[in-house]
Amino acid sequence: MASDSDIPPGLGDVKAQVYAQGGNEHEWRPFKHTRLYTNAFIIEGNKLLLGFKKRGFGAGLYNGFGGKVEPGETPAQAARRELQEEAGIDAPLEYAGRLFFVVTGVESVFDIRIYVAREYVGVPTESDEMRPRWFALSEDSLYARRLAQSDPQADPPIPGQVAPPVPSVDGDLPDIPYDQMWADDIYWLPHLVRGGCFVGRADFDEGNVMRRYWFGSVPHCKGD
Ligand SMILES: COc1nc(N)nc2c1ncn2[C@H]1C[C@H](O)[C@@H](COP(=O)(O)OP(=O)(O)OP(=O)(O)O)O1
Repeated sequence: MASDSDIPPGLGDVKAQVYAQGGNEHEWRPFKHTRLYTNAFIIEGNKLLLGFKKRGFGAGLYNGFGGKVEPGETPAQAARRELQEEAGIDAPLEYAGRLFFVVTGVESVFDIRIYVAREYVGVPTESDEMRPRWFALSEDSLYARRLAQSDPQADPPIPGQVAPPVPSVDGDLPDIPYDQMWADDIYWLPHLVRGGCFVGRADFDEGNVMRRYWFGSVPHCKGD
């Protein structure tokens, strides 16, 4: 278990086992304002649903579906609303983790609650913000082995193999497009797929460049 002093500022009072950390900055950046966000992922069998962001922050990247928690909402309510608005589906979302991002040029810090569901209702439908698309959840896809060959940092250790390996997927679905996703995603998405809970922080420069990062697994998923 990481000692309290190792947990990056912003993640609160959490007990976590660090499994990846690094970067070329040695201090965490100071921050003033935080803003609460959600991000939700749908897994169906050996497929993962992502959305291609068409506008706003993160445009041009694939991500889960989510956005700001509005006044009067709990994060869980916001996550379901955003999933409806952005992908046209409803799902029994379960809390999976918390991520904290300080990004150069963005005044508020992203304090993001991550959710996952393994079933859903409706038909994933393009919205003005997101274009849904299914990706393969094979072992190679999940751990981006091909990407890792050119980027050693891209294949981080994943804590305790909490589930059997993900079997190969049939069909022609593309691999998870880590090269078109936020740079932090490869550090926690495999953990989410395997049913683990996690916390993490990354300090970014503009252009999707992580300058310092820390990710840890937590034994129990606690969120609302
Ligand atoms: C910087 O690293 C990030 N990594 C990942 N994986 N996800 C991130 C990162 N920074 C932000 N996000 C997520 C958090 C949210 O789910 C979205 C951004 O939400 P958005 O700005 O689109 O919020 P909305 O309320 O939908 O925005 P509108 O006001 O445009 O409707 O990205």
